[in-house]
Amino acid sequence: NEYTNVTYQPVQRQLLDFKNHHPRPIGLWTKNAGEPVDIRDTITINSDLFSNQLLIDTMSTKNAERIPERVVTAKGTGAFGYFEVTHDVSKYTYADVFNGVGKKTPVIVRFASAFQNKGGSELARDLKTMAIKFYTEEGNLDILALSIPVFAFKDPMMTRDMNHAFTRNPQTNMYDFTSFYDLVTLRPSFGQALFWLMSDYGIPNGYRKMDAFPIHTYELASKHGEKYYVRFNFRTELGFSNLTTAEAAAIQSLDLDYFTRDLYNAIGSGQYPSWKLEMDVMSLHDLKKVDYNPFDVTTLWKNGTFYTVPIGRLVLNRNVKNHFRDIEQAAFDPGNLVPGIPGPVDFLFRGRRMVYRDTQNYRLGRNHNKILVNMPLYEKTYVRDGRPPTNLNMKNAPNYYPNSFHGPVPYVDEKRPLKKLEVLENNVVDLAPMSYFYNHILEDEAQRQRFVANIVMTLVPVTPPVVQRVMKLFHLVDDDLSERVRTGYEAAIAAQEAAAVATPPPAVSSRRVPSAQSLPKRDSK
Ligand code: HEM
Repeated sequence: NEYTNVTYQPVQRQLLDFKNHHPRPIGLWTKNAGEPVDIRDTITINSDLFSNQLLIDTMSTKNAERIPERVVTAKGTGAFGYFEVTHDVSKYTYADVFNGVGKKTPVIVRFASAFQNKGGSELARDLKTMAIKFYTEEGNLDILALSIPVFAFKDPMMTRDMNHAFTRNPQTNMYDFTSFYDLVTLRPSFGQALFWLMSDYGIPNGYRKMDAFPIHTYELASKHGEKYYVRFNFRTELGFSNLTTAEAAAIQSLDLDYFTRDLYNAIGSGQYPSWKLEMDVMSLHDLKKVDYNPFDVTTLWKNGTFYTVPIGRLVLNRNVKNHFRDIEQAAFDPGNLVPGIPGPVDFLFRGRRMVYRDTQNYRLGRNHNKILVNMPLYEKTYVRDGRPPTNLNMKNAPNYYPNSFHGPVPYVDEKRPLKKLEVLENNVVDLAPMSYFYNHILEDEAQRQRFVANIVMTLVPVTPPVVQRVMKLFHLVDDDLSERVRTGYEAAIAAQEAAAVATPPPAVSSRRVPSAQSLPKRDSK
Protein backbone atom coordinates (compact mmCIF):
# COMPACT_ATOMS: atom_id res chain seq x y z
CA ASN A 1 0.00 0.00 0.00
CA GLU A 2 0.91 3.66 -0.06
CA TYR A 3 2.48 3.68 3.38
CA THR A 4 6.04 2.45 3.14
CA ASN A 5 7.62 0.50 5.99
CA VAL A 6 4.53 0.59 8.16
CA THR A 7 1.43 -1.50 8.14
CA TYR A 8 -1.59 0.54 9.05
CA GLN A 9 -4.90 -1.16 9.55
CA PRO A 10 -7.77 0.27 7.48
CA VAL A 11 -9.35 1.62 10.68
CA GLN A 12 -6.11 3.43 11.59
CA ARG A 13 -5.58 4.99 8.21
CA GLN A 14 -9.11 6.18 7.41
CA LEU A 15 -8.20 9.87 7.71
CA LEU A 16 -4.86 9.43 5.95
CA ASP A 17 -6.66 7.71 3.09
CA PHE A 18 -9.01 10.64 2.81
CA LYS A 19 -6.10 13.02 2.59
CA ASN A 20 -4.36 10.88 -0.01
CA HIS A 21 -7.46 10.87 -2.16
CA HIS A 22 -7.83 14.63 -1.79
CA PRO A 23 -4.41 16.27 -2.09
CA ARG A 24 -6.03 19.70 -1.60
CA PRO A 25 -8.89 20.83 0.68
CA ILE A 26 -12.14 19.56 -0.82
CA GLY A 27 -13.50 23.07 -1.19
CA LEU A 28 -14.48 26.26 0.56
CA TRP A 29 -16.22 25.82 3.88
CA THR A 30 -19.71 27.30 3.87
CA LYS A 31 -22.37 28.21 6.36
CA ASN A 32 -25.50 26.06 6.30
CA ALA A 33 -27.16 28.25 3.70
CA GLY A 34 -24.08 28.27 1.50
CA GLU A 35 -22.35 31.57 2.29
CA PRO A 36 -18.57 31.02 2.33
CA VAL A 37 -17.05 31.21 5.81
CA ASP A 38 -14.71 34.12 6.49
CA ILE A 39 -11.83 33.10 8.72
CA ARG A 40 -12.68 35.90 11.19
CA ASP A 41 -16.04 34.23 11.91
CA THR A 42 -14.34 31.05 13.11
CA ILE A 43 -13.22 32.59 16.39
CA THR A 44 -15.88 34.12 18.56
CA ILE A 45 -14.29 35.28 21.77
CA ASN A 46 -14.48 39.05 22.18
CA SER A 47 -16.98 39.28 19.32
CA ASP A 48 -20.71 39.84 18.83
CA LEU A 49 -21.87 36.21 19.14
CA PHE A 50 -25.45 36.83 18.05
CA SER A 51 -24.39 38.32 14.75
CA ASN A 52 -22.27 35.32 13.94
CA GLN A 53 -24.38 33.07 11.71
CA LEU A 54 -21.65 30.42 11.67
CA LEU A 55 -21.73 30.11 15.46
CA ILE A 56 -25.52 29.84 15.50
CA ASP A 57 -25.45 27.26 12.68
CA THR A 58 -22.84 25.25 14.52
CA MET A 59 -24.45 25.19 17.93
CA SER A 60 -28.00 24.56 16.80
CA THR A 61 -27.17 21.72 14.41
CA LYS A 62 -24.74 20.08 16.82
CA ASN A 63 -27.51 19.98 19.39
CA ALA A 64 -29.77 18.05 17.04
CA GLU A 65 -27.31 15.43 15.78
CA ARG A 66 -28.90 12.45 17.53
CA ILE A 67 -31.95 10.48 16.52
CA PRO A 68 -33.40 7.90 18.92
CA GLU A 69 -31.24 4.81 19.07
CA ARG A 70 -32.92 1.56 18.08
CA VAL A 71 -34.91 0.05 20.98
CA VAL A 72 -32.96 -3.14 20.36
CA THR A 73 -29.85 -3.81 18.27
CA ALA A 74 -28.61 -0.25 18.84
CA LYS A 75 -24.91 -1.10 18.78
CA GLY A 76 -24.19 -1.98 15.18
CA THR A 77 -22.13 -1.67 12.04
CA GLY A 78 -22.45 -2.77 8.45
CA ALA A 79 -21.23 -2.80 4.88
CA PHE A 80 -22.28 -3.00 1.25
CA GLY A 81 -21.89 -6.06 -0.93
CA TYR A 82 -23.73 -8.36 -3.28
CA PHE A 83 -25.63 -11.60 -3.38
CA GLU A 84 -24.87 -14.05 -6.18
CA VAL A 85 -27.09 -16.96 -7.17
CA THR A 86 -24.97 -20.12 -7.39
CA HIS A 87 -27.66 -22.80 -7.74
CA ASP A 88 -30.86 -23.19 -9.67
CA VAL A 89 -33.73 -22.95 -7.18
CA SER A 90 -36.41 -22.07 -9.75
CA LYS A 91 -38.23 -25.23 -8.69
CA TYR A 92 -38.99 -23.63 -5.31
CA THR A 93 -39.54 -19.94 -5.98
CA TYR A 94 -40.07 -17.60 -8.88
CA ALA A 95 -38.49 -14.71 -6.91
CA ASP A 96 -36.31 -12.92 -9.44
CA VAL A 97 -33.51 -12.34 -6.89
CA PHE A 98 -32.97 -16.12 -6.48
CA ASN A 99 -33.35 -17.02 -10.17
CA GLY A 100 -30.62 -17.20 -12.79
CA VAL A 101 -27.29 -18.70 -11.76
CA GLY A 102 -24.70 -15.93 -11.74
CA LYS A 103 -27.22 -13.13 -11.08
CA LYS A 104 -25.86 -10.53 -8.69
CA THR A 105 -28.01 -8.30 -6.50
CA PRO A 106 -26.58 -5.40 -4.47
CA VAL A 107 -27.09 -5.55 -0.70
CA ILE A 108 -26.54 -3.55 2.45
CA VAL A 109 -25.99 -5.58 5.60
CA ARG A 110 -26.19 -4.35 9.19
CA PHE A 111 -24.88 -6.32 12.15
CA ALA A 112 -25.59 -5.59 15.78
CA SER A 113 -25.67 -6.82 19.35
CA ALA A 114 -29.31 -7.34 20.29
CA PHE A 115 -29.46 -5.86 23.78
CA GLN A 116 -26.56 -3.41 23.87
CA ASN A 117 -27.06 0.33 23.84
CA LYS A 118 -25.45 2.35 21.10
CA GLY A 119 -22.17 2.76 22.98
CA GLY A 120 -22.23 -0.76 24.39
CA SER A 121 -19.83 -3.66 24.23
CA GLU A 122 -19.74 -6.04 21.31
CA LEU A 123 -18.04 -8.60 23.54
CA ALA A 124 -21.12 -9.10 25.68
CA ARG A 125 -22.75 -12.53 25.68
CA ASP A 126 -25.66 -11.38 23.56
CA LEU A 127 -27.60 -12.38 20.49
CA LYS A 128 -25.90 -10.94 17.44
CA THR A 129 -28.05 -9.81 14.55
CA MET A 130 -27.52 -9.65 10.80
CA ALA A 131 -29.99 -7.74 8.64
CA ILE A 132 -29.77 -7.92 4.87
CA LYS A 133 -31.48 -5.62 2.42
CA PHE A 134 -31.42 -7.02 -1.12
CA TYR A 135 -32.01 -4.24 -3.67
CA THR A 136 -33.84 -6.51 -6.13
CA GLU A 137 -35.46 -5.57 -9.45
CA GLU A 138 -38.80 -6.30 -7.77
CA GLY A 139 -38.33 -4.16 -4.68
CA ASN A 140 -36.35 -4.45 -1.49
CA LEU A 141 -36.22 -7.85 0.14
CA ASP A 142 -35.24 -7.55 3.81
CA ILE A 143 -34.13 -10.70 5.58
CA LEU A 144 -33.34 -10.31 9.26
CA ALA A 145 -31.36 -12.99 11.03
CA LEU A 146 -29.95 -13.88 14.45
CA SER A 147 -26.70 -15.62 15.36
CA ILE A 148 -28.69 -18.49 16.89
CA PRO A 149 -31.23 -20.66 15.06
CA VAL A 150 -34.15 -20.40 17.50
CA PHE A 151 -36.14 -17.53 18.95
CA ALA A 152 -37.39 -17.11 22.53
CA PHE A 153 -41.16 -17.05 22.11
CA LYS A 154 -43.98 -17.48 19.63
CA ASP A 155 -46.32 -14.77 20.84
CA PRO A 156 -45.58 -11.20 19.72
CA MET A 157 -47.19 -10.00 22.96
CA MET A 158 -43.94 -10.99 24.74
CA THR A 159 -41.81 -8.54 22.78
CA ARG A 160 -41.84 -5.59 25.12
CA ASP A 161 -41.39 -7.78 28.16
CA MET A 162 -38.34 -9.56 26.79
CA ASN A 163 -36.88 -6.23 25.83
CA HIS A 164 -37.48 -4.84 29.31
CA ALA A 165 -36.35 -7.91 31.25
CA PHE A 166 -33.16 -8.32 29.19
CA THR A 167 -32.06 -4.69 29.31
CA ARG A 168 -31.71 -2.13 32.09
CA ASN A 169 -33.53 -2.32 35.40
CA PRO A 170 -35.77 0.74 35.90
CA GLN A 171 -34.17 1.66 39.25
CA THR A 172 -30.57 0.51 39.10
CA ASN A 173 -30.24 1.20 35.37
CA MET A 174 -28.13 -1.96 35.17
CA TYR A 175 -28.49 -5.15 33.18
CA ASP A 176 -30.21 -7.44 35.61
CA PHE A 177 -29.88 -11.22 35.51
CA THR A 178 -32.70 -11.49 38.05
CA SER A 179 -35.26 -10.14 35.60
CA PHE A 180 -33.58 -12.15 32.83
CA TYR A 181 -33.91 -15.51 34.61
CA ASP A 182 -37.27 -14.56 36.11
CA LEU A 183 -38.80 -14.19 32.67
CA VAL A 184 -36.97 -17.21 31.24
CA THR A 185 -38.32 -19.49 33.97
CA LEU A 186 -41.85 -18.04 33.85
CA ARG A 187 -41.90 -18.58 30.08
CA PRO A 188 -39.81 -21.71 29.46
CA SER A 189 -40.19 -21.29 25.67
CA PHE A 190 -37.09 -19.12 26.21
CA GLY A 191 -35.17 -22.24 27.25
CA GLN A 192 -33.65 -23.26 23.95
CA ALA A 193 -32.59 -19.73 23.02
CA LEU A 194 -31.06 -19.43 26.52
CA PHE A 195 -29.03 -22.57 25.95
CA TRP A 196 -27.66 -21.37 22.61
CA LEU A 197 -26.77 -18.06 24.22
CA MET A 198 -24.92 -19.64 27.16
CA SER A 199 -22.95 -21.97 24.91
CA ASP A 200 -19.98 -21.16 22.67
CA TYR A 201 -22.50 -19.77 20.17
CA GLY A 202 -23.17 -16.88 22.59
CA ILE A 203 -20.01 -14.92 21.68
CA PRO A 204 -18.90 -15.44 18.09
CA ASN A 205 -15.37 -14.32 17.21
CA GLY A 206 -16.61 -11.33 15.23
CA TYR A 207 -19.45 -10.88 12.75
CA ARG A 208 -17.44 -12.44 9.94
CA LYS A 209 -17.25 -15.76 11.69
CA MET A 210 -20.83 -16.33 12.69
CA ASP A 211 -23.70 -18.08 10.96
CA ALA A 212 -27.03 -16.29 10.83
CA PHE A 213 -30.58 -17.60 10.88
CA PRO A 214 -33.82 -15.84 9.87
CA ILE A 215 -35.51 -18.58 11.96
CA HIS A 216 -39.09 -18.26 10.69
CA THR A 217 -40.42 -20.86 8.27
CA TYR A 218 -40.90 -18.94 5.01
CA GLU A 219 -43.47 -19.89 2.42
CA LEU A 220 -42.04 -19.88 -1.11
CA ALA A 221 -44.13 -20.07 -4.28
CA SER A 222 -42.99 -21.73 -7.49
CA LYS A 223 -43.98 -20.74 -11.00
CA HIS A 224 -45.99 -23.98 -11.22
CA GLY A 225 -48.22 -22.93 -8.34
CA GLU A 226 -46.54 -25.16 -5.74
CA LYS A 227 -45.70 -24.02 -2.26
CA TYR A 228 -42.59 -24.88 -0.28
CA TYR A 229 -41.73 -24.16 3.33
CA VAL A 230 -38.15 -23.25 4.07
CA ARG A 231 -35.81 -22.13 6.80
CA PHE A 232 -32.95 -20.04 5.41
CA ASN A 233 -29.44 -20.33 6.85
CA PHE A 234 -26.46 -18.09 6.20
CA ARG A 235 -23.27 -20.12 6.79
CA THR A 236 -20.04 -18.18 7.11
CA GLU A 237 -17.43 -19.33 4.61
CA LEU A 238 -14.72 -18.65 7.22
CA GLY A 239 -16.24 -21.32 9.47
CA PHE A 240 -17.93 -20.50 12.76
CA SER A 241 -15.58 -19.62 15.57
CA ASN A 242 -16.19 -18.21 18.99
CA LEU A 243 -14.55 -16.43 21.90
CA THR A 244 -14.63 -17.92 25.37
CA THR A 245 -15.90 -15.71 28.17
CA ALA A 246 -12.31 -15.14 29.36
CA GLU A 247 -11.08 -14.21 25.88
CA ALA A 248 -13.99 -11.84 25.37
CA ALA A 249 -13.37 -10.22 28.77
CA ALA A 250 -9.71 -9.66 27.95
CA ILE A 251 -10.55 -8.02 24.61
CA GLN A 252 -13.36 -6.01 26.17
CA SER A 253 -10.99 -4.37 28.62
CA LEU A 254 -9.28 -2.70 25.65
CA ASP A 255 -11.76 -2.56 22.83
CA LEU A 256 -15.56 -2.43 23.01
CA ASP A 257 -15.69 -2.21 19.22
CA TYR A 258 -13.79 -5.40 18.42
CA PHE A 259 -16.49 -6.75 16.06
CA THR A 260 -16.79 -3.49 14.16
CA ARG A 261 -13.01 -3.11 13.89
CA ASP A 262 -12.61 -6.67 12.67
CA LEU A 263 -15.24 -6.27 9.96
CA TYR A 264 -13.99 -2.87 8.79
CA ASN A 265 -10.36 -3.97 8.69
CA ALA A 266 -11.17 -7.18 6.84
CA ILE A 267 -13.19 -5.43 4.14
CA GLY A 268 -10.69 -2.55 3.98
CA SER A 269 -7.85 -5.01 3.30
CA GLY A 270 -9.72 -6.95 0.64
CA GLN A 271 -10.56 -9.98 2.77
CA TYR A 272 -14.23 -9.91 1.94
CA PRO A 273 -16.44 -11.77 4.41
CA SER A 274 -18.86 -14.17 2.77
CA TRP A 275 -21.70 -16.48 3.63
CA LYS A 276 -23.38 -19.32 1.77
CA LEU A 277 -27.14 -19.00 1.72
CA GLU A 278 -28.95 -22.29 1.86
CA MET A 279 -32.45 -23.36 2.80
CA ASP A 280 -33.89 -26.30 4.66
CA VAL A 281 -36.95 -27.36 2.67
CA MET A 282 -40.27 -29.13 3.24
CA SER A 283 -43.05 -29.43 0.70
CA LEU A 284 -46.66 -28.91 1.70
CA HIS A 285 -46.91 -32.70 1.68
CA ASP A 286 -43.91 -33.12 4.04
CA LEU A 287 -45.41 -30.55 6.42
CA LYS A 288 -48.47 -32.66 6.98
CA LYS A 289 -46.40 -35.69 7.96
CA VAL A 290 -44.23 -34.25 10.73
CA ASP A 291 -45.12 -34.81 14.38
CA TYR A 292 -44.13 -31.31 15.48
CA ASN A 293 -45.00 -27.72 14.58
CA PRO A 294 -42.58 -26.70 11.82
CA PHE A 295 -43.67 -23.06 12.24
CA ASP A 296 -42.54 -22.96 15.87
CA VAL A 297 -39.74 -20.37 16.03
CA THR A 298 -38.63 -21.57 19.47
CA THR A 299 -37.38 -24.89 18.20
CA LEU A 300 -35.40 -26.54 15.41
CA TRP A 301 -36.76 -28.77 12.71
CA LYS A 302 -36.13 -32.39 13.58
CA ASN A 303 -33.42 -34.40 11.90
CA GLY A 304 -34.57 -36.41 8.91
CA THR A 305 -37.72 -34.38 8.21
CA PHE A 306 -36.27 -31.96 5.62
CA TYR A 307 -33.56 -31.56 3.01
CA THR A 308 -31.14 -28.71 2.38
CA VAL A 309 -30.73 -26.78 -0.86
CA PRO A 310 -27.95 -24.27 -1.61
CA ILE A 311 -28.99 -20.95 -3.17
CA GLY A 312 -26.09 -18.54 -3.38
CA ARG A 313 -23.35 -16.48 -1.78
CA LEU A 314 -23.44 -13.23 0.11
CA VAL A 315 -20.24 -11.18 -0.10
CA LEU A 316 -19.45 -7.90 1.68
CA ASN A 317 -16.90 -5.91 -0.29
CA ARG A 318 -17.36 -2.22 0.51
CA ASN A 319 -17.20 -0.35 3.78
CA VAL A 320 -19.72 2.44 4.09
CA LYS A 321 -18.39 5.97 3.65
CA ASN A 322 -20.72 7.46 6.22
CA HIS A 323 -22.01 5.38 9.10
CA PHE A 324 -24.95 7.61 9.98
CA ARG A 325 -26.16 7.88 6.40
CA ASP A 326 -26.00 4.20 5.55
CA ILE A 327 -26.17 2.28 8.83
CA GLU A 328 -27.86 4.40 11.46
CA GLN A 329 -30.60 5.41 9.02
CA ALA A 330 -31.06 1.92 7.58
CA ALA A 331 -34.53 0.52 8.18
CA PHE A 332 -34.89 -3.24 7.81
CA ASP A 333 -38.41 -4.61 7.84
CA PRO A 334 -39.09 -8.36 7.58
CA GLY A 335 -42.41 -7.46 5.92
CA ASN A 336 -40.46 -6.18 2.88
CA LEU A 337 -40.87 -9.26 0.67
CA VAL A 338 -40.93 -9.83 -3.10
CA PRO A 339 -43.11 -11.83 -5.53
CA GLY A 340 -42.34 -15.57 -5.16
CA ILE A 341 -41.69 -15.21 -1.41
CA PRO A 342 -45.09 -14.86 0.31
CA GLY A 343 -43.15 -15.21 3.58
CA PRO A 344 -43.77 -16.62 7.04
CA VAL A 345 -47.29 -17.35 8.25
CA ASP A 346 -46.75 -17.69 12.01
CA PHE A 347 -48.11 -15.25 14.56
CA LEU A 348 -44.75 -13.87 15.63
CA PHE A 349 -44.07 -12.81 12.06
CA ARG A 350 -47.42 -11.07 11.79
CA GLY A 351 -46.51 -9.13 14.92
CA ARG A 352 -43.16 -8.23 13.43
CA ARG A 353 -44.81 -6.83 10.29
CA MET A 354 -46.32 -4.16 12.49
CA VAL A 355 -43.47 -3.53 14.91
CA TYR A 356 -40.61 -2.66 12.58
CA ARG A 357 -42.73 -0.24 10.58
CA ASP A 358 -43.90 1.48 13.73
CA THR A 359 -40.51 1.78 15.41
CA GLN A 360 -38.98 3.12 12.19
CA ASN A 361 -41.76 5.67 11.80
CA TYR A 362 -40.79 6.86 15.27
CA ARG A 363 -37.03 6.59 14.82
CA LEU A 364 -36.65 7.89 11.26
CA GLY A 365 -40.02 9.32 10.31
CA ARG A 366 -42.80 8.10 8.04
CA ASN A 367 -40.84 8.77 4.90
CA HIS A 368 -37.96 6.46 5.94
CA ASN A 369 -38.27 4.61 2.61
CA LYS A 370 -37.14 7.81 0.93
CA ILE A 371 -33.84 7.94 2.82
CA LEU A 372 -31.12 7.00 0.33
CA VAL A 373 -30.08 3.68 1.89
CA ASN A 374 -33.68 2.48 2.13
CA MET A 375 -34.76 3.45 -1.38
CA PRO A 376 -35.70 0.61 -3.69
CA LEU A 377 -34.27 0.54 -7.22
CA TYR A 378 -37.69 1.35 -8.63
CA GLU A 379 -40.63 2.90 -6.84
CA LYS A 380 -43.81 4.64 -7.88
CA THR A 381 -46.46 5.17 -5.23
CA TYR A 382 -49.42 7.31 -4.32
CA VAL A 383 -47.67 8.32 -1.07
CA ARG A 384 -47.29 12.10 -0.84
CA ASP A 385 -45.94 14.80 1.45
CA GLY A 386 -45.21 14.44 5.15
CA ARG A 387 -42.01 15.16 7.07
CA PRO A 388 -38.97 15.37 4.79
CA PRO A 389 -37.30 13.68 3.03
CA THR A 390 -39.97 13.72 0.35
CA ASN A 391 -37.47 13.61 -2.51
CA LEU A 392 -39.29 14.34 -5.80
CA ASN A 393 -42.65 13.60 -4.13
CA MET A 394 -43.88 12.06 -7.44
CA LYS A 395 -43.83 15.57 -8.90
CA ASN A 396 -47.04 16.32 -10.82
CA ALA A 397 -48.31 12.74 -11.28
CA PRO A 398 -51.93 12.00 -10.29
CA ASN A 399 -52.04 11.53 -6.51
CA TYR A 400 -55.13 9.31 -6.20
CA TYR A 401 -56.05 5.82 -7.37
CA PRO A 402 -57.92 4.80 -9.45
CA ASN A 403 -57.49 7.60 -11.95
CA SER A 404 -57.93 7.94 -15.67
CA PHE A 405 -54.79 10.07 -16.18
CA HIS A 406 -52.00 7.48 -16.31
CA GLY A 407 -50.83 7.37 -12.74
CA PRO A 408 -49.00 4.14 -11.72
CA VAL A 409 -51.00 0.96 -12.36
CA PRO A 410 -50.98 -2.46 -10.64
CA TYR A 411 -50.13 -5.70 -12.45
CA VAL A 412 -51.51 -9.22 -12.19
CA ASP A 413 -49.17 -11.78 -10.63
CA GLU A 414 -50.43 -14.93 -12.35
CA LYS A 415 -48.17 -17.16 -10.28
CA ARG A 416 -49.22 -15.93 -6.85
CA PRO A 417 -50.69 -18.80 -4.78
CA LEU A 418 -54.46 -18.63 -4.56
CA LYS A 419 -54.76 -19.83 -0.99
CA LYS A 420 -52.88 -18.76 2.12
CA LEU A 421 -51.97 -21.37 4.68
CA GLU A 422 -53.61 -20.71 8.06
CA VAL A 423 -51.55 -21.91 11.01
CA LEU A 424 -52.84 -22.26 14.55
CA GLU A 425 -50.27 -22.47 17.33
CA ASN A 426 -50.34 -23.34 21.01
CA ASN A 427 -48.33 -22.37 24.06
CA VAL A 428 -47.19 -25.82 25.06
CA VAL A 429 -43.45 -25.97 25.80
CA ASP A 430 -41.49 -29.14 25.14
CA LEU A 431 -38.35 -29.40 27.28
CA ALA A 432 -36.93 -32.29 25.26
CA PRO A 433 -35.11 -29.99 22.82
CA MET A 434 -33.21 -28.41 25.75
CA SER A 435 -32.06 -31.82 26.82
CA TYR A 436 -31.16 -32.61 23.20
CA PHE A 437 -29.15 -29.41 23.05
CA TYR A 438 -27.20 -30.28 26.19
CA ASN A 439 -26.52 -33.86 25.20
CA HIS A 440 -26.10 -33.66 21.43
CA ILE A 441 -25.65 -30.14 20.10
CA LEU A 442 -22.91 -29.40 22.64
CA GLU A 443 -20.24 -31.54 21.09
CA ASP A 444 -17.86 -32.47 23.87
CA GLU A 445 -17.07 -32.28 27.56
CA ALA A 446 -15.11 -29.03 27.17
CA GLN A 447 -18.09 -27.32 25.55
CA ARG A 448 -20.37 -28.63 28.27
CA GLN A 449 -18.05 -27.28 30.97
CA ARG A 450 -17.92 -23.84 29.40
CA PHE A 451 -21.70 -23.88 29.01
CA VAL A 452 -22.23 -24.70 32.69
CA ALA A 453 -19.62 -22.13 33.77
CA ASN A 454 -21.39 -19.41 31.74
CA ILE A 455 -24.72 -20.25 33.32
CA VAL A 456 -23.20 -20.26 36.80
CA MET A 457 -21.52 -16.92 36.24
CA THR A 458 -24.79 -15.29 35.21
CA LEU A 459 -26.69 -16.90 38.11
CA VAL A 460 -24.39 -15.54 40.82
CA PRO A 461 -25.92 -12.03 40.87
CA VAL A 462 -29.51 -13.37 40.73
CA THR A 463 -31.97 -13.13 43.64
CA PRO A 464 -32.01 -16.60 45.34
CA PRO A 465 -35.74 -17.40 44.90
CA VAL A 466 -35.28 -16.99 41.14
CA VAL A 467 -32.14 -19.14 41.27
CA GLN A 468 -34.24 -21.86 42.86
CA ARG A 469 -36.69 -21.71 39.95
CA VAL A 470 -33.80 -21.99 37.47
CA MET A 471 -32.60 -25.09 39.35
CA LYS A 472 -36.08 -26.58 39.15
CA LEU A 473 -36.28 -25.99 35.42
CA PHE A 474 -32.87 -27.54 34.83
CA HIS A 475 -33.85 -30.49 36.98
CA LEU A 476 -36.75 -31.15 34.62
CA VAL A 477 -34.43 -30.87 31.62
CA ASP A 478 -31.47 -33.06 32.58
CA ASP A 479 -30.12 -34.53 35.83
CA ASP A 480 -26.45 -34.16 34.96
CA LEU A 481 -26.91 -30.54 33.92
CA SER A 482 -28.89 -29.60 37.01
CA GLU A 483 -26.35 -31.30 39.28
CA ARG A 484 -23.45 -29.48 37.67
CA VAL A 485 -25.14 -26.10 37.74
CA ARG A 486 -26.09 -26.56 41.41
CA THR A 487 -22.56 -27.59 42.44
CA GLY A 488 -21.01 -24.81 40.36
CA TYR A 489 -23.39 -22.22 41.77
CA GLU A 490 -22.78 -23.24 45.40
CA ALA A 491 -19.01 -23.18 44.86
CA ALA A 492 -19.18 -19.76 43.20
CA ILE A 493 -21.25 -18.29 46.04
CA ALA A 494 -18.87 -19.79 48.65
CA ALA A 495 -15.87 -18.39 46.77
CA GLN A 496 -17.51 -14.99 46.58
CA GLU A 497 -18.14 -14.96 50.33
CA ALA A 498 -14.59 -16.09 51.11
CA ALA A 499 -13.19 -13.40 48.84
CA ALA A 500 -15.28 -10.71 50.55
CA VAL A 501 -13.84 -11.69 53.93
CA ALA A 502 -10.25 -12.04 52.71
CA THR A 503 -10.00 -8.83 50.70
CA PRO A 504 -8.59 -5.89 52.72
CA PRO A 505 -10.21 -2.51 52.16
CA PRO A 506 -8.64 -0.79 49.16
CA ALA A 507 -5.83 1.64 49.96
CA VAL A 508 -6.66 5.19 48.94
CA SER A 509 -3.74 6.59 47.03
CA SER A 510 -2.65 10.14 47.68
CA ARG A 511 -3.82 12.47 44.99
CA ARG A 512 -1.12 14.50 43.41
CA VAL A 513 -3.18 17.46 42.46
CA PRO A 514 -2.53 20.94 43.75
CA SER A 515 -4.50 21.87 46.85
CA ALA A 516 -4.23 24.53 49.50
CA GLN A 517 -2.59 22.12 51.95
CA SER A 518 -0.20 20.39 49.63
CA LEU A 519 1.26 23.38 47.83
CA PRO A 520 5.01 23.31 48.36
CA LYS A 521 6.23 26.11 50.60
CA ARG A 522 8.49 28.14 48.39
CA ASP A 523 9.68 30.74 50.83
CA SER A 524 10.76 28.37 53.55
CA LYS A 525 14.31 29.66 53.50
C1 HEM B 1 -37.21 -14.62 14.51
C2 HEM B 1 -37.22 -13.60 15.29
C3 HEM B 1 -36.46 -12.31 15.07
C4 HEM B 1 -35.39 -12.04 14.27
C5 HEM B 1 -34.64 -12.99 13.37
C6 HEM B 1 -35.09 -10.63 14.43
C7 HEM B 1 -34.07 -9.96 13.80
C8 HEM B 1 -33.76 -8.63 13.96
C9 HEM B 1 -32.63 -7.97 13.40
C10 HEM B 1 -31.59 -8.61 12.50
C11 HEM B 1 -32.67 -6.66 13.78
C12 HEM B 1 -31.64 -5.59 13.46
C13 HEM B 1 -32.12 -4.64 12.39
C14 HEM B 1 -31.09 -3.60 12.11
O1 HEM B 1 -29.89 -3.94 12.09
O2 HEM B 1 -31.45 -2.42 11.89
C15 HEM B 1 -33.84 -6.50 14.58
C16 HEM B 1 -34.26 -5.30 15.11
C17 HEM B 1 -35.45 -5.15 15.72
N1 HEM B 1 -36.33 -6.16 16.05
FE1 HEM B 1 -36.19 -8.10 15.62
N2 HEM B 1 -35.99 -10.07 15.27
C18 HEM B 1 -36.84 -11.08 15.68
C19 HEM B 1 -37.91 -10.94 16.50
C20 HEM B 1 -38.43 -9.76 16.84
C21 HEM B 1 -39.72 -9.60 17.43
C22 HEM B 1 -40.65 -10.72 17.83
C23 HEM B 1 -39.91 -8.28 17.55
C24 HEM B 1 -41.15 -7.61 18.01
C25 HEM B 1 -42.37 -8.09 17.72
C26 HEM B 1 -38.74 -7.59 17.08
C27 HEM B 1 -38.55 -6.24 17.08
C28 HEM B 1 -37.42 -5.59 16.62
C29 HEM B 1 -37.25 -4.15 16.65
C30 HEM B 1 -38.24 -3.15 17.20
C31 HEM B 1 -36.01 -3.88 16.09
C32 HEM B 1 -35.37 -2.50 15.90
C33 HEM B 1 -35.65 -2.07 14.49
C34 HEM B 1 -35.25 -0.64 14.19
O3 HEM B 1 -35.17 0.19 15.10
O4 HEM B 1 -35.04 -0.32 13.00
N3 HEM B 1 -37.86 -8.52 16.64
N4 HEM B 1 -34.51 -7.71 14.66
